Amino acid sequence: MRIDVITLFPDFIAQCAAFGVTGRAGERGLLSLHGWNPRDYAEGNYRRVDERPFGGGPGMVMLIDPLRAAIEAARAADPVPAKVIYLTPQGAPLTQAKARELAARERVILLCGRYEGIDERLIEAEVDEELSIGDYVLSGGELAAAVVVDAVARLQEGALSDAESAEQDSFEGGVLDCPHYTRPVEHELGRVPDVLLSGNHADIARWRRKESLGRTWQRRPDLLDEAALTQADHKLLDEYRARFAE
Ligand SMILES: CN(C)c1ccccc1CNc1ccc(C(N)=O)cn1
Repeated sequence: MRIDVITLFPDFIAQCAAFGVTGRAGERGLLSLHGWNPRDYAEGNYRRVDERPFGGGPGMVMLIDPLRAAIEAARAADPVPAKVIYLTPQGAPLTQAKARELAARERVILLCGRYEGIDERLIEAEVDEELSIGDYVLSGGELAAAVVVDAVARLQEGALSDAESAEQDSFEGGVLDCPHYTRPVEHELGRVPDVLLSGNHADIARWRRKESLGRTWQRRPDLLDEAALTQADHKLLDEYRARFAE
């Protein structure tokens, strides 16, 4: 998958993706990341990328032309067509389902705003989708872009070893992840649940599913409504809830 990021701080994005799973995905050729800086396409001695807002008010607005030129340069760098996604608090929420959908695409161009945002005419002319990573305001779209890069990189085939399988992740099956334990069995902080030491894989899978369902019920009941639960799941959840009924 190829991701082009339009940003005033290309190094920022490169650094975010340079480590761990995303770094490995890059080394394995599963993901290629390219930064395009609008300032490289800004005219005049001051190479302006922003200007004061019409109608007054605080802050600055990003100019159309440097952004437009950077987007065109990104498009021209690869024959594969790409959708432009603008990271903004006004965007549709990023979910695991959305990440999976993006991860299946061959190319994506991510547009990062700074200052108070971007001239609306550029958004209307060039932006295909607007995405938000949550209901809060950041000083720029770069952190949101880095989140998207990470979420799609780990979903690339071959990015995660079996052990790290993305399947068990929270939200993957629409429910939260179960608790995890490793050595030592006995610790001053407590003991590992016996079922995990039993070697009985059916019991272990059952316990994990019950814990996932139970946690989702306790922490994110909104997710539970969405998750397609089997009869067996409902039984596990009843057992989990019974724990609190005593
Ligand atoms: C500078 N601001 C406020 C701004 C204004 C408009 C667009 C982009 C930005 C860049 N900031 C962002 C970007 C994304 C998110 C998010 N929740 O995904 C939060 N903040």
